[in-house]
This record gives sequence, structure tokens and C-alpha cells, in this order.
Amino acid sequence: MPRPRSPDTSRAALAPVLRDVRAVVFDTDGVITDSARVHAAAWKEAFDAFLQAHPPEDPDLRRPFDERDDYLRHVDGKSRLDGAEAFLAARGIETSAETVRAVAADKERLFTRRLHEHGVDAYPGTVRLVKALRAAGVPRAAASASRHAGELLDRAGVLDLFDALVDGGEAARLDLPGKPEPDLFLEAVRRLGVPADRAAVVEDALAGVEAGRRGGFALVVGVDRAAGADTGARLLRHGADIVVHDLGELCAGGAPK
Ligand SMILES: O=P(O)(O)OC[C@H]1O[C@@H](O)[C@H](O)[C@@H](O)[C@@H]1O
Repeated sequence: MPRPRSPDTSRAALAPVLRDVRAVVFDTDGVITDSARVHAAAWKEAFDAFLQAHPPEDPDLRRPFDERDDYLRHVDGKSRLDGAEAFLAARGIETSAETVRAVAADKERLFTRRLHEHGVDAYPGTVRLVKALRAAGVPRAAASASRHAGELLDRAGVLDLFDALVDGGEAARLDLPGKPEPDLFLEAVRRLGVPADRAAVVEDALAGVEAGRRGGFALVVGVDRAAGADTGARLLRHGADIVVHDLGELCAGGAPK
């Protein structure tokens, strides 16, 4: 029977920057699963239909939703209602609760349809890192503003790699403020029994890395999925300590070529 590896040996499978970390919290959309693009496409369809039906007075504000820049700036990492409100406000639209709810409901319908049609996958580099952490005995949580997070992880076949999940439904039940406030991540590490200053957060959203910084996490990893030429620099400005393109880079030896 093979002898269990000592913690030190198994930590050797992790990049040096992770070797002192006692727990890791992963955002879900765009970090674990490739679902950020599904959210972005559904938001585009919902917002563009709204802008066409209710064009802002200022012609500059009528341009269609940009799936890269508008998504990253206003919507990424936020709850459905917070994201809808932030983008509509940025286009000078009066954001009554009714308007925000209607656009959010439209996006939800479009998102669900796309998800059922196309499915979702986990990023192989993320799975490699999560398995390396598991082998090293480092507890892992998934956290997300999305009420669909559990379903997404399950569909991608990775739900059982995590010891805890705090999703949008939990956040609403516990009345946790959304990112950039750190409460979602703090709840996740609380469930893992590790203080934030011994844990890492992994995030692709600007609001998310900012939440990691505000929460006093030992390490904030930004994941640049190449939304734009300057995404990495923006993640660093908002609070990331380091930026990677693929989480396999945080396994010893880096991402496979
Ligand atoms: O899936 P839900 O509950 O509508 O949550 C939506 C939000 O979930 C976040 O995780 C995504 O980053 C946002 O892009 C998305 O809008």
C-alpha cells in the first residue's frame, strides 16, 4: 500500500507563492467554469433589447453593451440585480426597482436557455490546481454571487472537489453585501475554519479582487481571461497581488505548454 505523502512533499506540487497558504477560495464564473462568457452573452441580449426599446437621450449612451469592457466594468462578479442596476445607471437610465427587476429577469431567462443548450466546462488548469491543493491537504471553497454556482459546478463535474460553497442564494439568505465587499469570501473561509490572513482568494472580476483586498486575504490571485489588453493591469490596480492567465501556472512547473 502506498504511504500517504507528507504535507511538505505534497506542497511541493504547488508554486512557491501558495506554499504557506492554509485555504483557497475560488470564484466560480470565469475562474472554475467557463461560464462568464455565458453570463456576458445573456446580459448583452437583455441590455441591448432594453436600450433599443428605451434609448437614452444622450446618443453616446445608446451604444450596445460591450461583452468585454462593460461586462468587466459593471456586471462581472456582482449579483444579478446589482449588475443590472450598475450598467443601467452607467447609461443614465433611471433605475427603478421595477426596471432593474425586469431586465434581470430577462437576462435570467436567456442565461438559463443558453446553459441548457450549450452546457459548461471547468478550466483544466483550475482542476489541476484544485486537485494539487486537495493532495496537499489545503481546504478549498467555491464562492460566487451567482445563484447558479452549485448547478454550474455540478454540470462541470467538479462540485465534489470543494469543501464548501457559498453562492448567491446563500448570500441573500445571510444578507451578505455583494462584491466589492468581502463578506462572501469571509463567509467561505469561516466555513473552512481558516482566517483570511492565512488564505488566498482567486478571482477574475475587478469587484472580486477588490473584495479580496478589502477582506485582508494573505494572497489575491487575479485571473486574466484576456477580456482586454489591459485586464491584467486593471486586476492589479483593483487589488490582485499576482495575475495569471491559467491557474495551472500555480502548480509547480507551471501550466503545460
Ligand atoms: O446567476 P445569477 O444569480 O444570475 O448571478 C449572476 C452573476 O453571477 C456572477 O458570478 C457573474 O460574475 C455575473 O456575471 C453574473 O451576472
